[in-house]
Amino acid sequence: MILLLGGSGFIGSAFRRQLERSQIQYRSVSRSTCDYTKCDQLVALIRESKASFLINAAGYTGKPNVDACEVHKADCLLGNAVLPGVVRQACELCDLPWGHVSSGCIYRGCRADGGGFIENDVPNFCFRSPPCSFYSGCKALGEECLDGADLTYIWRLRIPFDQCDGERNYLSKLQRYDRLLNATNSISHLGEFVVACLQSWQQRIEPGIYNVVNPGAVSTQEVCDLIREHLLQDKRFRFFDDEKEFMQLAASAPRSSCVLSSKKITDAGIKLTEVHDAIEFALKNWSRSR
Ligand SMILES: NC(=O)C1=CN([C@@H]2O[C@H](COP(=O)(O)OP(=O)(O)OC[C@H]3O[C@@H](n4cnc5c(N)ncnc54)[C@H](OP(=O)(O)O)[C@@H]3O)[C@@H](O)[C@H]2O)C=CC1
Ligand SMILES: Cc1cn([C@H]2C[C@H](O)[C@@H](COP(=O)(O)OP(=O)(O)O[C@H]3O[C@@H](C)C(=O)[C@@H](O)[C@H]3O)O2)c(=O)[nH]c1=O
Repeated sequence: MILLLGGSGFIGSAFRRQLERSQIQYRSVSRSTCDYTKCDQLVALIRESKASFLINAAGYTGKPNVDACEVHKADCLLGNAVLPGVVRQACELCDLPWGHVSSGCIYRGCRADGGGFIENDVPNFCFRSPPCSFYSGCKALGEECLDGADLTYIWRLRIPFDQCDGERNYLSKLQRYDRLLNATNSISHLGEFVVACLQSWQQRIEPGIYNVVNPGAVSTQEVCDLIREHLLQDKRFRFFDDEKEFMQLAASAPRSSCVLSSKKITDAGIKLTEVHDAIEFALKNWSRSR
């Protein structure tokens, strides 16, 4: 039995779909029925449900995007920095292995050698290394709370996309935004992300931090070219001149725009599709609904 926290959310729903597809027994828990942000309630829930693994897909992301975290700071802090520590405490009291959905947005740019950031690189887009967004600062604090935790997977997701049109899908966002920031990013196919997270537990790979992104990196311009090639031949994309203009006209918080290495998880035997191929697959199988 797997306990799923945050199953009502965007990422939690993807976990639910995959757990159902794989016929894995699970229980999705919402704060409205059990306040899992309180350690004693979570411990009672773990014991009562006889869980053998827990997935924490709960957190605060801001709607429509992370700019909202600059305003709703207490929610962001509680959901992303405090909650992981509470879950750790409860799981440790119950000797329960678990996985935490983190974000790759605690980095900016790439390594000095031009490669993607690896798992134990120190975050450079966080409160300890400003400037950063409030959201990214909180996600990095959340990871700090898990430092040294045994039996714990930290799965770093980044800018999710897939073949289903929707307001949280990166490929849809690029089609809808008036103007675009040209950046180079590592990004995660949502379906592949949840499969990889579940496999990391099923295959008992070494617990620890994993960048769960599709191998490689892609620029916004490249994604737009693929959208034009496979979906919207006549679409004209307009770009901001630079990040300064993006911040003046469209955003209140800086974005992390970064490249991550996925070598650790693929070396552990978990398969992820090269990023351009994954985007192409999503666009070729584009669907207006889920
Ligand atoms: N979406 C994205 O682009 C990315 C998301 N992530 C991470 O994935 C996790 C899930 O994100 P996502 O599914 O997009 O978020 P959603 O807002 O869609 O869902 C998150 C769920 O978390 C629960 N929750 C627990 N504490 C809080 C809180 N303080 N504020 C708001 N919700 C809370 C809620 O469920 P309930 O009330 O039912 O318990 C909510 O439905 C987060 O940790 C996020 O940082 C990482 C990278 C990218
Ligand atoms: C607002 C806006 C963003 N963008 C770009 C910036 C960025 O590269 C990309 C996504 O930015 P958004 O503002 O839509 O989404 P954002 O909230 O920044 O997305 C992030 O959400 C949190 C939860 C994460 O953990 C991150 O991994 C990432 O998915 O789109 C534009 O090109 N034009 C725009 O008008």
